[in-house]
Amino acid sequence: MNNLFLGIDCGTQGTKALVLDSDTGQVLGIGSAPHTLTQGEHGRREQDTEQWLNALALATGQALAQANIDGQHIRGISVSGQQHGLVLLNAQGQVLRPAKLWCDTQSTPENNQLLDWLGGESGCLERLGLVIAPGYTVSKLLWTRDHHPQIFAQIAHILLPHDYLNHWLTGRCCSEYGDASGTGYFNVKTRQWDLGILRHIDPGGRLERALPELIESHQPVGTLRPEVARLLGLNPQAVVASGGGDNMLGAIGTGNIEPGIITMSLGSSGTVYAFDQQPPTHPDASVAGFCSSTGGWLPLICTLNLTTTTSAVRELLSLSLNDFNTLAGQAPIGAEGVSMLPFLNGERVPALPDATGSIQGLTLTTMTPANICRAALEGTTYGLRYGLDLLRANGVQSQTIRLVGGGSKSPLWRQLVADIMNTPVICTEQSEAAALGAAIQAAWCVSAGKQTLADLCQRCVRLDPTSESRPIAENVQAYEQLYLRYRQQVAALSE
Ligand SMILES: Nc1ncnc2c1ncn2[C@@H]1O[C@H](COP(=O)(O)OP(=O)(O)O)[C@@H](O)[C@H]1O
Ligand SMILES: O=C(CO)[C@@H](O)[C@H](O)COP(=O)(O)O
Repeated sequence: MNNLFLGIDCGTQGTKALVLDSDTGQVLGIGSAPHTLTQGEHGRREQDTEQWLNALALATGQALAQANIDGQHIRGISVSGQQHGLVLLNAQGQVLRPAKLWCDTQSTPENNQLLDWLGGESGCLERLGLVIAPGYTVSKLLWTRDHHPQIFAQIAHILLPHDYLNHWLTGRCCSEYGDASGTGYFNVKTRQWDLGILRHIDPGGRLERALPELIESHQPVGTLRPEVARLLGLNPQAVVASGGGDNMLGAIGTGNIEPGIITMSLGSSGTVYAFDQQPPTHPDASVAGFCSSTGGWLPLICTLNLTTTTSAVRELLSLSLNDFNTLAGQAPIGAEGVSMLPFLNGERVPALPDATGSIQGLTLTTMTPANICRAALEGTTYGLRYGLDLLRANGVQSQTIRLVGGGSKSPLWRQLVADIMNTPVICTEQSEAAALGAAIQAAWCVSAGKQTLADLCQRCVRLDPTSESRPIAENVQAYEQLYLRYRQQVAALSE
């Protein structure tokens, strides 16, 4: 029997699981199960953690069935998770409230308070190596203290989404450097928790005591709890690797473990990132200098409005995914003057946490579903161009973009990205890059130094030449003008 590994990605819209044969590099089976999102006033975006467990079990069962593999043969498991979410446990290990997610902007005022205390953007950058943004975990802790003091008083463990799933799998609380980078109480330069910030929020020391132990990406968390192994039909001896943030494991799943490669993810969030051997030295405040899960750094920009926005438009117009893509493809570039600022969720990059979305340029003849669908695709993609410009201004270079995430399955969107970024785009064979990265990490962990990550990536990450999209000169020119207008609109919102 070959070496088989299970990679799991707990994303915003669903959990994905895949079975990887690390000897051949082949993905043998995949599964997925959806999540629901609780959306409320003032930017509240939360998820019930119970559904993550159910979705993990469902997706795992599907992946094993598709691979036609007995779960007893799985040697290792690794979990990737949406970053920044806050899961609070009491001393009995029970979840105290729904998880506040990466896209929750309800604690923006608390983020501003903490940023002031840290000495503004420059003080924060100096201290932590990055600038905390709305959505990062730290402001959620201050928000919990001030809005739910009774819950705050019971906190015994502070976990990120993937840490929580690891705890459920193994019974152990720990965290890995890459995902820890997005908490806002972690120093990305020294790779240590910043206890002073937690003491500022809670001088009594409860938060400090609730911190998980830090481990490295190649280290194991443990083995499966017997009851979880039985539930999932897996071998209780299977090793659970550290797992990590979805972007860090997406980097592994796209082979982005050395300088010169850019990964762009069209998931619920839009992200663009590139590996670096050094932490960014003078980054723009919007560039997050997270640690990678491969011993380096992963300067990253993240937009809060990507497929969440296109899905919202689809639902508004009662369109299937296929119909949405077909209609968007029928509209011309620039959607006959209809444009969308997609900030339904506020926005992180550009930094407009309080912004709202809007559609401009509608007339009796241009207000068509096709133009509105196209404007949603274009508007969300301009946000990624804005982010890519920031990364490039910080020295990131690449000739090609590796495109992943749900939206990368659309040929129309791939061409749009190539034209708007004026850069060739190629997909990896496996669009679930974070789940693949997780499975590769599990193989790396179990091999205990016998296999290098580079060798594993070489064997398991495959580019799909049929997906390649090259920029088309006249489209690039048209989009430059349209993007300029987007920047002017964003500048007006920032005033
Ligand atoms: N063929 C497609 N064309 C356009 N969008 C797609 C396509 N397939 C999936 N998507 C979008 O991708 C989203 C899911 O992306 P995914 O990367 O799985 O998100 P997450 O990891 O945040 O849960 C879906 O909600 C859908 O909007
Ligand atoms: O907040 C960030 C990155 O900083 C997001 O990228 C989250 O990690 C959510 O990921 P997806 O659900 O879009 O995969």
